[in-house]
Amino acid sequence: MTQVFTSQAVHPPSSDPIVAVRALQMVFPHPGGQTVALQDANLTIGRGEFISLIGPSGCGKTTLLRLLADLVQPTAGTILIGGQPPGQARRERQYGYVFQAPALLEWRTVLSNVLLPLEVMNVPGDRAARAREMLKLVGLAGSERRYPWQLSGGMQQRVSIARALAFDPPLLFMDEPFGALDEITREHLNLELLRLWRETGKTVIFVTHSIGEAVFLSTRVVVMTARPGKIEGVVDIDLPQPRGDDTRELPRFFERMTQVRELLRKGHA
Ligand SMILES: Nc1ncnc2c1ncn2[C@@H]1O[C@H](COP(=O)(O)OP(=O)(O)OP(=O)(O)O)[C@@H](O)[C@H]1O
Repeated sequence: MTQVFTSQAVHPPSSDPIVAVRALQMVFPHPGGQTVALQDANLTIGRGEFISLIGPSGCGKTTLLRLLADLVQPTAGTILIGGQPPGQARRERQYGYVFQAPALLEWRTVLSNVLLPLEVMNVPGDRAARAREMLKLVGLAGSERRYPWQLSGGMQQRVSIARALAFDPPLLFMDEPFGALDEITREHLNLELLRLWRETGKTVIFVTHSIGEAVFLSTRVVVMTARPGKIEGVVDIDLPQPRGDDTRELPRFFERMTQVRELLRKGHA
């Protein structure tokens, strides 16, 4: 049996959490045994937070997001999203999900990719206006009639963010959305994401392998480790808002990076 993720309590940041995870466990059976991908996970996230999950490959970051999003069912424990079970939250479109790869439909224009979830759910009202608004929010006004193959990787990921925001959900799950991009594009999109977060007041749960990205973006960084897996610790990122290019020059930025790095190393020891 492989034990991949075990977590300890993450202290509640507010009395009105948007995400509450209690004693969560996820066991995947496989021929000849089972993988405990998540064990006794406890996590409370307040409205408007920006939380990064960071940790080595296989420590259960994606599994945790997928559980929150009702894409898989836990073997034990409870999850509440805005006080409701994940299935109900999904039906009420309480969250959007941005995957590692943009997964856009090549034969549909940018606008009609963003429109797709609204069409599928037969959302009433001016769907095209809504989709255009989301494209504007991600800085893609003017690209509505282009096709995904005409866009850079960063632009494609912006489209998938606009698509995830189509229902205007209060919560956004992002699984390493900028992992495949070059450093400069990633830094630019980090700034854009922070602007979007400030303007919309959404709660973001963001998976990354980059310590710098996690510290730059987050209000708190949850450090996860494997073998045996657990939440090694949570680092409060008390850097001033709004953050910008200057943030990366602050001594406190390096201090928080060191804290996260030390927790990651501790988990590897
Ligand atoms: N559907 C599944 N069936 C069986 N095992 C799974 C399944 N999904 C995940 N696992 C296992 O659970 C563990 C955690 O996987 P997960 O993808 O959540 O890790 P991760 O931290 O997101 O990794 P990475 O950083 O590489 O994306 C791994 O050992 C993986 O093999």
